[in-house]
Amino acid sequence: MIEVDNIVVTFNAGTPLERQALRGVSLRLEEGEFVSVIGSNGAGKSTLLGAIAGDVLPSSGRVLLSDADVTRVSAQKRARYVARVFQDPLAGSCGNLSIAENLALAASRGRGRSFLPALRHSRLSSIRARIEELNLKLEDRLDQPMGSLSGGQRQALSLVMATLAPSSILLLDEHTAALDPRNAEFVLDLTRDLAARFNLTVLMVTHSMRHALDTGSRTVMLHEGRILLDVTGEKRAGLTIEDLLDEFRKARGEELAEDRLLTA
Ligand SMILES: Nc1ncnc2c1ncn2[C@@H]1O[C@H](COP(=O)(O)OP(=O)(O)OP(=O)(O)O)[C@@H](O)[C@H]1O
Repeated sequence: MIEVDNIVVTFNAGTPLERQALRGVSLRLEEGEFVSVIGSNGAGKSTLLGAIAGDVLPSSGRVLLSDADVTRVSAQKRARYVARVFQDPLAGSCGNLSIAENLALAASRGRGRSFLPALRHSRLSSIRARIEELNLKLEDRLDQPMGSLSGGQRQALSLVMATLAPSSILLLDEHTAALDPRNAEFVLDLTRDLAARFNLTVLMVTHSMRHALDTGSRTVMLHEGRILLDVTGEKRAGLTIEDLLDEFRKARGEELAEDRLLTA
């Protein structure tokens, strides 16, 4: 479960560069809920994920994970409960280490242990089994360097790595945006599969309006640090990409031709 309660995030407070990235955002995700977040450039999407992960400290408001107030808990401590995957396929893993070493490190995330014990045979077998089960076709390449994989394979493994530790919260920051359409669909299918298998609570930021409407069970739209739209159920099922664009046009009072949001 994730709850952000009226959080305000201000960068460079008190300077000419002051910027209020979140202006009182409240959002609650129940355990196992999968929510897609869409919003124009600079809307505050990454800041919201950062506030949940503990990278960004809100100037007011609270962040709760599994009903515990973690507002002042460090990102390192929250890593036990929160996994993240970023846009850059290179961001979540180490190219010089083998695939197995990366996976073992991920499995011990948030426990503050050395990865060497994590490479025990039993742990490796369970990791291999997970890779096989997900049909990633990488189980015979576990000794190869992570850097030898394609961007799509590496992002698929980043996602698997995010689900190896016993965390139940997954934060996805445009994790398919840097992939070609075929790999993006593959990674998105894997995301749905892993979320369902492990009953993960997922907050997925995307610039694709289609993904925002057809992934997960709820769509939240952020605009200039505020939630503009929060839809689920029949209301969401009836929404089209054009409806989403209309909402943005109403909010911005202009066309969105130049915005990356226009990704179909
Ligand atoms: N570390 C920072 N220091 C100063 N300003 C920041 C910082 N991080 C974000 N901002 C500003 O806060 C606002 C929200 O940024 P954020 O990255 O959360 O938006 P976003 O919705 O993720 O945008 P995009 O889709 O372009 O990635 C922007 O105006 C951004 O410039």
